[in-house]
Amino acid sequence: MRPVGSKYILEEPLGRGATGTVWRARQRETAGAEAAVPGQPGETVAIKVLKEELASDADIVMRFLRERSVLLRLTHPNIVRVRDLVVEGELLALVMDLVEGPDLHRYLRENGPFTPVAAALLTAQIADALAASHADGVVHRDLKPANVLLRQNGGQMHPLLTDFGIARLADSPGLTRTHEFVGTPAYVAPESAEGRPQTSAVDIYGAGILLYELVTGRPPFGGGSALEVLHQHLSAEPRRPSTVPDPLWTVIERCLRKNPDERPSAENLARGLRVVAEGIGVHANSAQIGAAEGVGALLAPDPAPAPVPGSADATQVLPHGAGSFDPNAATSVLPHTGAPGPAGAADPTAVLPSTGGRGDGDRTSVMPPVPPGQPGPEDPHPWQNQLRAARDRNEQTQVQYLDPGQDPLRRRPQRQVARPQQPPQRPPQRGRQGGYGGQPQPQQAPQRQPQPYAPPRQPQQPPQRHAPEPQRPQREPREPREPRRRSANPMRIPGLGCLKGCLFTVVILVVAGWLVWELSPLQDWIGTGQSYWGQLGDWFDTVTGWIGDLGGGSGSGSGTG
Ligand SMILES: Nc1ncnc2c1ncn2[C@@H]1O[C@H](COP(=O)(O)OP(=O)(O)OP(=O)(O)O)[C@@H](O)[C@H]1O
Repeated sequence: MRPVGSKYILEEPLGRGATGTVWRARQRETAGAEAAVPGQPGETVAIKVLKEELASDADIVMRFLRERSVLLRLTHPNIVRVRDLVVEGELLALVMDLVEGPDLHRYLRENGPFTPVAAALLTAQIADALAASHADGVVHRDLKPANVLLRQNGGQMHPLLTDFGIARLADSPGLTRTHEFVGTPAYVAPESAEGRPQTSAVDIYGAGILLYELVTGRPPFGGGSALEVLHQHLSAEPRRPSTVPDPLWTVIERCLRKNPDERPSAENLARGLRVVAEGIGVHANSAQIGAAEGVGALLAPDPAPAPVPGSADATQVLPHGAGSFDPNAATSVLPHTGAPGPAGAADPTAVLPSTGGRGDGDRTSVMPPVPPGQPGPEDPHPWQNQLRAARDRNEQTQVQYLDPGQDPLRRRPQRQVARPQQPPQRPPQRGRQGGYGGQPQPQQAPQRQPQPYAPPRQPQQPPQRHAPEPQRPQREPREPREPRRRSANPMRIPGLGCLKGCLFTVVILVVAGWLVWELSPLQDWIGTGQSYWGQLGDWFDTVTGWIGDLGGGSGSGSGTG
């Protein structure tokens, strides 16, 4: 048991996420006036204790404090209520209502996909929560099944969206510095993946992915690595599963449009999903079926989507919008604090501007400037850097320089004998092998002919061979070996090899014949007393006589005639 402030005691961890650990906790005493819900001693709550690297970053603590009123004020039947925020030494914690029940990710894993009707109705409630938060200028940015808690009331499941604002905290320069990426690639909208400006349409994309997952059991884009998944968000079209009814697919497809301007508003999404749920149910009448089939007409985009403050390049895109560009975008989209009144007075964000007035009323200037050297809003998004780094890596592997002396393929026994004078280092202008000796040139990657694998005799050298190395002088290029002369035919006379073979065969036959003649009773069978060579001479004469008769038949004919 660990106290959090003087008011709460952590009892047991409920789970751990990318941004912190959620605990079941108990209230010790009534929280102060700064809490949205004072609570009662003995009451059970859930407390998300943010990771230390978040809590120890002054910038993040500042954001946390700035946004506390947003988080505390977001109340909706489908949003987990944030009751209090605790900032204490190195500890940042969000005190929430405790939701008894699994999160949607766990529920899906344990129970499999939902029916299309159930999926549509559940997503409609999530869209309700989004509509409320978007109207208040708050974008969730990390919508996924793990952030939907299911409170079970009897047989009914009541979804509650949680983790509002956390993605924004985690995406702050503090974490960017540590190269840690917060978010879940499977649910990331294309514009977020590319580091383009984001609006509330990113939540609609997340809702589309979630809906797809509810009916199929898995998100539409998967892959071996986060980068692969991000690439699919950018360029692949989701495949329609055969089990998804037409009207529901229309909704999913519209939410997953690559262009955020073509996605429906959260409000229209909720309405469309309810129409679809009615029209695809077993008791649907013809009017409901017709309405569901025409759902596309209901899914109008949001004319003024809530911008995500500080999303990259906001300066470039916001002018295309309603013309309400504010260079201090990081704070300008914080909700209207409204007319100062009792609530505003107690509100720690009272020092923050109302979005309406950026003149005198703009008190963002009291916020400390971003220290030099820290990434600003114009800096590339972390994933953009990652994509670029991956591309750079590919380029390097294409132009890698390889010392010919170290090339295992070149060190095999050489069959080509016509290159004894070839210098070990080729001049740079070598046509196809342009990488040699010169600067790496991406378009001129060395191309080798396919050759059978020859195991390398030395361990492979590190790839950056073009970088100067201290051991370099020791690796003197070797003298090219004198090629082995395996042939006595330096003139390369065609057919000489064949002639040699024939002569050799004749000699073998003659010797074999002599042995048979001398050692076997062949002479007796033929009835001759001649020696082998005499007999051979006779046969030779006879054969040449026959040949003479055949070849010179005409000549002898003319002679005799
Ligand atoms: N208010 C709550 N009541 C009960 N359980 C909660 C509450 N909030 C979160 N949990 C549980 O705590 C666990 C961790 O929550 P957390 O939000 O940190 O995880 P996450 O959404 O997977 O991670 P992250 O969004 O940080 O990447 C989840 O399993 C969730 O079910």
